[in-house]
Amino acid sequence: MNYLIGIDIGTSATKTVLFDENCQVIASAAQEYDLYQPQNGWAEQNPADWADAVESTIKTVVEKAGVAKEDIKGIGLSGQMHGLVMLDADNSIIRPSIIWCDQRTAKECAEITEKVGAKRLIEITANPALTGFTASKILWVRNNEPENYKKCRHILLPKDYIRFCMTGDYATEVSDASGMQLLDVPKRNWSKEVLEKLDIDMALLPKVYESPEVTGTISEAFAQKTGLSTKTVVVGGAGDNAAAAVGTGIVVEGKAFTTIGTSGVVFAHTDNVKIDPKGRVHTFCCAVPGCWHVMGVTQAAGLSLKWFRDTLAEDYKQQAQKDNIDAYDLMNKAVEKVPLGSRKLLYLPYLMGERTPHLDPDCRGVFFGLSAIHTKADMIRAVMEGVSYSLKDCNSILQEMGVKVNEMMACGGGGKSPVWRQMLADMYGCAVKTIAAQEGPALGVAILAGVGAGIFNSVPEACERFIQTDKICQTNTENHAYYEKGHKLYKKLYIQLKECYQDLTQL
Ligand SMILES: Nc1ncnc2c1ncn2[C@@H]1O[C@H](COP(=O)(O)OP(=O)(O)O)[C@@H](O)[C@H]1O
Ligand SMILES: O=C(CO)[C@@H](O)[C@H](O)COP(=O)(O)O
Repeated sequence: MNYLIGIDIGTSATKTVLFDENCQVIASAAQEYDLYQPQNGWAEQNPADWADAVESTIKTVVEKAGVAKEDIKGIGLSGQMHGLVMLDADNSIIRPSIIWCDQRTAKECAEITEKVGAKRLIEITANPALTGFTASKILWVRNNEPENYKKCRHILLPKDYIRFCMTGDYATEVSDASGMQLLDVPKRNWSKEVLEKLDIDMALLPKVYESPEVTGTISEAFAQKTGLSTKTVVVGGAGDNAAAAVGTGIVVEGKAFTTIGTSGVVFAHTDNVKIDPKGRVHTFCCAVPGCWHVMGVTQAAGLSLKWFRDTLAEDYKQQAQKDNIDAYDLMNKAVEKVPLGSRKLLYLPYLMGERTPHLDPDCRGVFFGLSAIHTKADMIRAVMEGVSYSLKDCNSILQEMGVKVNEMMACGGGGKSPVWRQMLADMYGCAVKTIAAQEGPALGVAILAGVGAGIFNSVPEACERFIQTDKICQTNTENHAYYEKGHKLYKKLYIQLKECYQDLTQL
């Protein structure tokens, strides 16, 4: 039997899964790490924490599975997108990674737009300049930490730094590279024009592959540390959303998914490059060679619930520990008892600014309508509803762009919650399904590894064979009508507060 490993370097944790050649889970392991917020709106992680988590979870799955290392034919890497990892001439990490949800680079976005030109930037990179993307983070380091920029010899994305640790290769692939804002997204290669206009040396960047292509093999040193074989190939892999698309079978037009991870994403596959002229959703290359996708992003989706759990729901955490269950499951149970609309309490999930639809690094979270009758359970439901309204914003833009969505899947940590999935089905006005396999991005990149290792013929063919629909939430029409009204008020709140957010930044 052949085996494959999928690794997902998420924002909350690294999840490593060993599959057999029928995509059945043989062993899995996860390791969490911290997110640092040195200032309001900043977000950083330590690449050494990712490397440590990857090393120890690989060791665990290889030991647990007890399979011969030579039978592990391929490894796929998936990870949080956009994070900036800078290495010096000795391949040492220069500074902590500035990650996807960091909002410090508004000035650098203006600089990019001015230097490349707004129209040209969208023509080449398929997106307007955004604080989340890597290019503005590179410029921020150059503008604010010139001594660090001077030392930099290699620029890598989070999962590609891990690839370097595993194989010694400097490589990336088209789906993740799309989120750097340095790639010619229609042509699927680095843009000489953008790099020259921004004065970034192309030699700093890794080689670009398609997602299922082999980029290298496991190094002797990494094999020694983990119990892997030096014959095991590592494929390009994908950014976490493109990887989740493969893992949920979203590899043909008409299919879409909503993921509730730390961020929230509504993602639809497209056979051609489709761009929102207002730049509210991202257009990136996808993991299927020759195809693209569009996706709207809610910055603080699962992050909102995690923030609430860690900051305001210590009692839930303690009770869960006592009952030996997950605190999120306890929160889900409490939410099921709260009526629709959280007893007239609304939550705006802008804890880390917002991308879709506002593209606003200054906005922040709000509870609106708070009254003395409200309980903690009401607030938790409001958080889930607020995140879902934001995902509805993302979905509405895809509809507005004429992107076909005949089937909607749910995945990510929040996708495990039946009450949250029902909320999405009620808000979207369409059925929301889950996939029998829960491994999302890890399964997606294991499939890519299977294609690279020659075990599967193509990504769509493997998805057709292995991805099966599981549970379905149908829309409740009464609930849909209520949420349509709620969504109008939700949207109005941002418009009313827009100026106040700027005042808050200035304060
Ligand atoms: N059982 C659950 N019910 C609701 N939400 C959950 C549950 N489990 C996890 N979550 C949410 O999912 C988030 C983590 O999702 P995950 O996909 O693992 O994130 P990431 O890939 O960003 O590390 C948590 O922050 C939490 O908000
Ligand atoms: O910035 C984006 C997509 O553009 C995020 O989706 C990151 O890729 C982080 O993902 P999670 O940790 O939430 O999975």
